[in-house]
Amino acid sequence: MRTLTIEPLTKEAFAPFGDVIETDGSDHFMINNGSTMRFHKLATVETAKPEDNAIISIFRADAQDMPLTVCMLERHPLGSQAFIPLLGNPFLIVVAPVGDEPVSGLVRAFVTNGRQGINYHRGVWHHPVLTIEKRDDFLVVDRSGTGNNCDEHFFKEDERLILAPHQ
Ligand SMILES: NC(=O)N[C@@H](O)C(=O)O
Ligand code: NI
Repeated sequence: MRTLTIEPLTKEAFAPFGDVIETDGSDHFMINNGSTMRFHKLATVETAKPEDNAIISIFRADAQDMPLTVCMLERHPLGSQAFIPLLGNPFLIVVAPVGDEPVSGLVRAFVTNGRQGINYHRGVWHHPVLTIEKRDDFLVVDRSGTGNNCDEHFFKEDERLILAPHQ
């Protein structure tokens, strides 16, 4: 099984999978009479159907045992999904490009710097949220509506991957 190289998250590296929501390196303009910097439209919320809603939730996630064997990835075919850390902790991301199924050889892993959120574009394969802290809180912005919006793909045994952040 391939051990994933964990890359530092950057806008450029993550571009095939979605957006990085951060102030570092992002443009802004002044609002509120010059008292506030607006880092405008860092990402957009994708929803597939006119009657869909973009919703805001909080995920309180517990850490997975590490090293983790990555057995599956999921995707949301009807909308995007954003995770913004509420406590300023780094977290892990495992993704694969859009396609009928995730390709094991194209799976990539990233680690955030604690000041970054991400927005998975519609259909991007990803692992369910992966904390580094024992427990962590995320603001999540994603799509609510009718129809199935979560496909899961389970890798064959020889396609599984290892995520080992503490080694
Ligand atoms: N299922 C759910 O709402 N969470 C996942 O989509 C995830 O990416 O964590
Ligand atoms: Ni998801």
